[in-house]
Amino acid sequence: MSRITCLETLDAMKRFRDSVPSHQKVALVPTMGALHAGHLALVEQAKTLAPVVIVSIFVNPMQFGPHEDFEKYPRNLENDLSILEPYHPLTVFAPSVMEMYPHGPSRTIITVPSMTTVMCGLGRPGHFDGVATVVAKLFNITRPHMALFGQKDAQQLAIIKQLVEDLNFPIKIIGVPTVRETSGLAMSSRNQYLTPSQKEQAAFLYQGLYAAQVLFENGERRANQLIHKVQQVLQSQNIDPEYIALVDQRTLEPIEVITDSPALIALAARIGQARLIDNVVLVP
Ligand SMILES: Nc1ncnc2c1ncn2[C@@H]1O[C@H](COP(=O)(O)OP(=O)(O)OP(=O)(O)O)[C@@H](O)[C@H]1O
Ligand SMILES: CC(C)(CO)[C@@H](O)C(=O)[O-]
Ligand code: BAL
Repeated sequence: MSRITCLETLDAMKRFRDSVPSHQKVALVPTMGALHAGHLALVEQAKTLAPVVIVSIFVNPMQFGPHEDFEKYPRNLENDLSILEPYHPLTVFAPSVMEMYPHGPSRTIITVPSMTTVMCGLGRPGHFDGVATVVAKLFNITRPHMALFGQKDAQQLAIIKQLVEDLNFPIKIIGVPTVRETSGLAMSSRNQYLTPSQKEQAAFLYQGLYAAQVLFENGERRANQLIHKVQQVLQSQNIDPEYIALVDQRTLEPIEVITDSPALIALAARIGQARLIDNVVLVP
């Protein structure tokens, strides 16, 4: 039996949130569950920043395309609560789809044009509108002072920072570095879809990005050369990426030559049943 409080309704969350004294900071960690060490890094950081930490667990149907893995996405709330047990006191918000979308998919959609239609937005049309919309709902429902997101989902992080700035949410967005397996593979709930040999192959996604990072650290600033380095490593493993992009970390605009602002080299690739993403930040 977990000591973690798990709230499943908007009413229960409202009562909880109203009970938090106004001088206490509240941190939100939005997740889709199937928790792993990457999520726990977010929770750990949240615990150092705020006395009240809310972890939301909600597999959001609005961010899945019609042929994507919404149905088979791993769900195990009991296991997630036991993984969170060492972080007590902590509040989990795990609403049902009916609770979040009682009238069907939200009729109001939040979109961040230009940032939502590039990179992963090309292969997953509508995905980031679903993310932005549910994150805005979660912000209004939980009223946090800060929210933590993983750098692994770099495009999502950039979009949410933009959303918060543009819509004046009084919430500080904190990015947390990517947690990796010893092989370099970024931890991800979808790694559960991989066989052991596919997991070994997937580790080359990071090997490719790392090779580009080394090239960058040795002075290379041209996007085509940096992208080519990643391509070479992926080709050596017969990985055909959906995209490899070099973009400005904040605006996600493509960069030809890195000059003075941080860039992201990011990719997506399908390995077996899993569509995986990864990136590294290149700071000039
Ligand atoms: N390896 C990781 N390191 C740091 N943060 C992570 C990592 N994996 C996920 N996160 C962050 O955890 C939050 C919740 O992500 P989510 O529940 O979708 O997990 P996920 O492992 O990214 O799942 P998926 O396989 O669906 O991509 C997001 O902010 C995400 O960026
Ligand atoms: C931010 C998020 C919880 C919104 O559903 C999801 O996209 C995720 O887990 O990264
Ligand atoms: N972490 C991203 C959530 C998704 O792929 O739907």
